[in-house]
Amino acid sequence: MLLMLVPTNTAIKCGVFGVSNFSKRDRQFSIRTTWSFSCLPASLDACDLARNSELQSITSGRNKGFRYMKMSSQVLEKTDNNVVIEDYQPDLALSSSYENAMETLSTLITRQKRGEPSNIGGTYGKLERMSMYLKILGLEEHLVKLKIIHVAGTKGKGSTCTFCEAILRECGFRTGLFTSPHLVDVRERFRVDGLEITEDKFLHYFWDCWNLLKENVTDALPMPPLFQFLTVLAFKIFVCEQVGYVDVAVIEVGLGGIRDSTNVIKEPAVCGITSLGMDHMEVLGNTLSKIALHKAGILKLMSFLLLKPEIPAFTVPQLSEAMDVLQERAIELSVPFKVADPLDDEKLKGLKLSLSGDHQFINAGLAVSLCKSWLRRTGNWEKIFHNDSEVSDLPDAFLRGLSTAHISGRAQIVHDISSMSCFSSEVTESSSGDLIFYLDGAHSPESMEACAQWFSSAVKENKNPSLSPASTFSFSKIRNMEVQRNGYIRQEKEEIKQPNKISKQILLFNCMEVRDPQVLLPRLVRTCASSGTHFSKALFVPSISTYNKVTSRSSAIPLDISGKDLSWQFSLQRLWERIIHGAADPVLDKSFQMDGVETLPPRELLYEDASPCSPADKCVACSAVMPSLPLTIKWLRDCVKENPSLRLQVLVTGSLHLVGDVLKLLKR
Ligand SMILES: Nc1ncnc2c1ncn2[C@@H]1O[C@H](COP(=O)(O)OP(=O)(O)OP(=O)(O)O)[C@@H](O)[C@H]1O
Ligand SMILES: [Mg+2]
Ligand SMILES: [Mg+2]
Repeated sequence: MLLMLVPTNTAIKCGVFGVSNFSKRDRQFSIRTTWSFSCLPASLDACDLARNSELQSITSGRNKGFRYMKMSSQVLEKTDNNVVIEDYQPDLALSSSYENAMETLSTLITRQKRGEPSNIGGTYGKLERMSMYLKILGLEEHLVKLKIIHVAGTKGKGSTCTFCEAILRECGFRTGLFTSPHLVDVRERFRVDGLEITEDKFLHYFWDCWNLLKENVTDALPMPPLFQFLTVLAFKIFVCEQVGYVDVAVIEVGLGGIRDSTNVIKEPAVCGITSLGMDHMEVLGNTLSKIALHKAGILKLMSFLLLKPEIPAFTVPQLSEAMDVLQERAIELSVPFKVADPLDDEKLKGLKLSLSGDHQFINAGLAVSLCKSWLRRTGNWEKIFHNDSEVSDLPDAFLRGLSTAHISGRAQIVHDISSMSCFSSEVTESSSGDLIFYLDGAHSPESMEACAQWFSSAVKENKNPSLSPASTFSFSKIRNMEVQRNGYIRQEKEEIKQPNKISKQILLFNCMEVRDPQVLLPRLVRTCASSGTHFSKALFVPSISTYNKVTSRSSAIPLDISGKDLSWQFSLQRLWERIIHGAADPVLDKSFQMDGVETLPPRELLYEDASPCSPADKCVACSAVMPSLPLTIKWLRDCVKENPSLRLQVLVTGSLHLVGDVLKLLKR
């Protein structure tokens, strides 16, 4: 066995995961503590009974400054400095029933490829079916009462939604957030009040929905495929939690807009369209204007006749081909439509956006406009901010939201410290090099550029590490004590003692076969090179997770990789070598390439040549195909253990699956 995974009992969540300050909230709002069940749809009774006892702990916890005092499998503590420490107490019965739910959920994955005609069967269209599922679950009328922010776009949806959620939570509202996809655990998609839904609540709502739908499906109305099910589940959760809780639901579109299952929302409070680009062309069309038309499908027609109020919409600066379509559609539908400027750094008053990368200023600008509009439309702006409505400064609650919002796998930095001296009592200082993962799930051409820009500037910052917030954090072997009360990780201090390391930038890449690596990889290389960042090596590795199974944090990682087809990774490698070496044929060392479970490249590959890979470096292979991800991480760790003077800065990108898998492996 080649890999040793060290189990830890304690995982750490940082405050940037978005735990808000209840005391502020309490000052602004009287929180409803009584409510009636009489208005509930039949199917909600049970879920609210389940929540009833928890409410006691939450309301009492609130007074003490804690969010969740006790949950069945975990205890979350809110500390003064916004660091949440999750003391994980495995509950075996719960985890096996959770895995069982994941198995059940996985049966909804269709084999249909995107863009192919639907093979779901039945007689209804997707949105018709969605309405029927909502009816079966008794959610239809309740959905209307959720004051929704609905966000479509090619890139930045999840980030924008996350900013919106954090801002409105900081303004004192109960929030629900539905994003996609998830990286490690499906529950990441459902956040209530900034926290992922707990396993026991998830199970409760999941089975409630599942059973009711199963009882009611027919040949004409079969069970929903995965994303449709998850969408109705999100509505179920938010509607249930609304009984006293959720004031705003922030909903990310899954794919496209007009025909997306989330477009069953008829009257959102406000709509947003993030940066548009070329992605999912097999479904949305192969021009920017066709793609824009799909996304504009979430805009809602104002109707004087039906007494429907106008629903405003915002977008970000777009290429004119996209903007023209959005604007035309908005005019046709009488939608008040505005372009939100990227957030000006100065407005942050010295704070930092919690999501890194220049592109996040675009997303943050949109989120600010969406939240202001939401507050005005719901009559809350005046209540909270009185007559300050026209001030150009951002309210403090907005600043808190923008500087604490968190979503994993987007420009996330994780210091792997499993092999580092400062976390091991018996190893002396400097006995190992540094291994730092830069994770970003970019998988479209525009996002690859955004990711490359972020990586280039992040590795430069890391050359002279100073204390950095816990948003760049380490998983392995971290104990509670290692995150100090000010939210900073001690490791960073230790690192200052070892400044003379040789930094090497490594690419760890995979992408789905539907993507075009001939576009993605050159963009990545070019953008990095233009900021002076060159990869020493590129490693191509298959992702562990697949679309065939919904996995959870505790799902087993399959280590049996024998017979894994690596032909896609070899074609990525060939492409890489062509990009790096120009027209010349690279010399690829076949000895460690083929059919090898154990055949990893020699570790010298990483540090043999001092010079970075560049066109001048003719015909020397500067890449490898790795047989599996667990082996790759072990291999990287061994490399830094062997070389105390090395700092490996590994960019993991190309696939959210890959990013999720790496996060999962590092957390173990
Ligand atoms: N405004 C933007 N412009 C370009 N790239 C962006 C922008 N915002 C985010 N990205 C890139 O897209 C990746 C995904 O970001 P995010 O999750 O916010 O977008 P998304 O639209 O929800 O993506 P997905 O299609 O995966 O659901 C980021 O990791 C980053 O590389
Ligand atoms: Mg997408
Ligand atoms: Mg997303």
